[in-house]
Amino acid sequence: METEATARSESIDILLTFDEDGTLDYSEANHLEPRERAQVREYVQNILRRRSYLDFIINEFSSIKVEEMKPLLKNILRLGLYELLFMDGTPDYASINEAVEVAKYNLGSKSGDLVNAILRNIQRDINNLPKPAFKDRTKLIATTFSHPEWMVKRWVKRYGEREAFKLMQANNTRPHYYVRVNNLRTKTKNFKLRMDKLDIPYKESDWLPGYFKVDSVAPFIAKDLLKKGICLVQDIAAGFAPTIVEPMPGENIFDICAAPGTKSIVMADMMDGEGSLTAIDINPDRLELLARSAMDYHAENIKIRRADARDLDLRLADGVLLDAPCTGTGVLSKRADLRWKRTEKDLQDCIKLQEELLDEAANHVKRGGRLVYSTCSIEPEENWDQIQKFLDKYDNFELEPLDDFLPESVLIEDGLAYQTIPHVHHCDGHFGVRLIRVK
Ligand SMILES: C[S@@+](CC[C@H](N)C(=O)[O-])C[C@H]1O[C@@H](n2cnc3c(N)ncnc32)[C@H](O)[C@@H]1O
Repeated sequence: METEATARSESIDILLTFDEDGTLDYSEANHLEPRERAQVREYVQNILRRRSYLDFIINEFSSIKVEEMKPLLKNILRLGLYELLFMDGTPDYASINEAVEVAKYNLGSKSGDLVNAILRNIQRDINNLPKPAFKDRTKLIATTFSHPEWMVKRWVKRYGEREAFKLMQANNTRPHYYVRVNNLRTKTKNFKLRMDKLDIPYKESDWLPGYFKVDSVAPFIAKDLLKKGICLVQDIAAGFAPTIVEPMPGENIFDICAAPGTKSIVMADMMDGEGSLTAIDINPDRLELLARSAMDYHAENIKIRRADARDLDLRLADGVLLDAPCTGTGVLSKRADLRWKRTEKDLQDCIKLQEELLDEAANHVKRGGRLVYSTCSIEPEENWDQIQKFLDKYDNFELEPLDDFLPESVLIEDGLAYQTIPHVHHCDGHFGVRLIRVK
């Protein structure tokens, strides 16, 4: 109970900061035990995955509208309600009492009484709760599935309602995780033995070598396997981009939007640590994470540079990876916060930035070399449309089929691109192409 109380109050603080300035900073919970930290992540991600629906229910039972509540009160109620509706194992009375105590302590007895009244009334009607019934269909779907209306509109138009519902359900479900072995530190055979010995269940992927689907990354953290550089956490679909860059030992490779660096590490591994891998990013904090990973993973051929990749002071490379900044609509189950942060204007800004980055990337590929463009978005304007614009401008690049590299089920456009969709492929949504500079 003590553990849950601490995790609850840290989660409320993190949600509060997110509401105030849009940052999701789990470091506030760093002082907690690993089990409590994991619980904080579960609370925060799950509440963000259900936020519109929780707010709808609170509004149905409260005389003060959620939009008019103090941010702290709002988040105390969201957490209490989330526990009532979705968490088995915690008795309802304990969830309500805890929420009331936190409200009383931080906001005074009147707020405590309000929280008590709202949550108790909801508990009383728990088997007969109202359903969103707005006339506006987009608002209804957005509230039911807790996504912003602009995403709902786009996806319903693109996929139809049934498919869009499945996509949003996948975004609201606990995601699958993959770890990839780091061959610079160990061998796949030994890594599997180590997981067996630690009683960690896994399923080896038949899509890419060295990737293992796992229930949770917690045991890898607890046993220091990430810190020791034995393996890294990377979604299987995030592994497609380094795969199609196909970096070889001794080559010169640029990773021009590289931080925090999981794809750089995989490429350094594919190069056997031989040759040169220049990892560039504009963000110094993220580059620091990359530098630490390069050390932990023994990726000694990575050279780190801070630069704006729209204007690079570099020569030509055998391969360039542009893992572009994007809306991240393919990773909303792992990053539930992104759906509330991203706007339609961000989509337009991303499209413009991606185009500028592609223009510069094209300048640094040697003849016969590869340019890989990838995103973790499912929006066509950031993906295939972006590549069509590029090909209209540059007649010295051609798309190369990907069937030698990747499973058929993830390929689109006659095998010239890959695109995963969370509810279809049961992994994150990623896109990518491999362009060859032909002249
Ligand atoms: C999708 S993330 C890269 C993830 C990374 N490839 C990995 O696998 O860990 C995009 C990155 O682009 C960087 N970025 C954004 N604008 C940039 C620019 N103009 N120049 C260089 N990097 C930029 C961001 O800081 C961010 O780290």
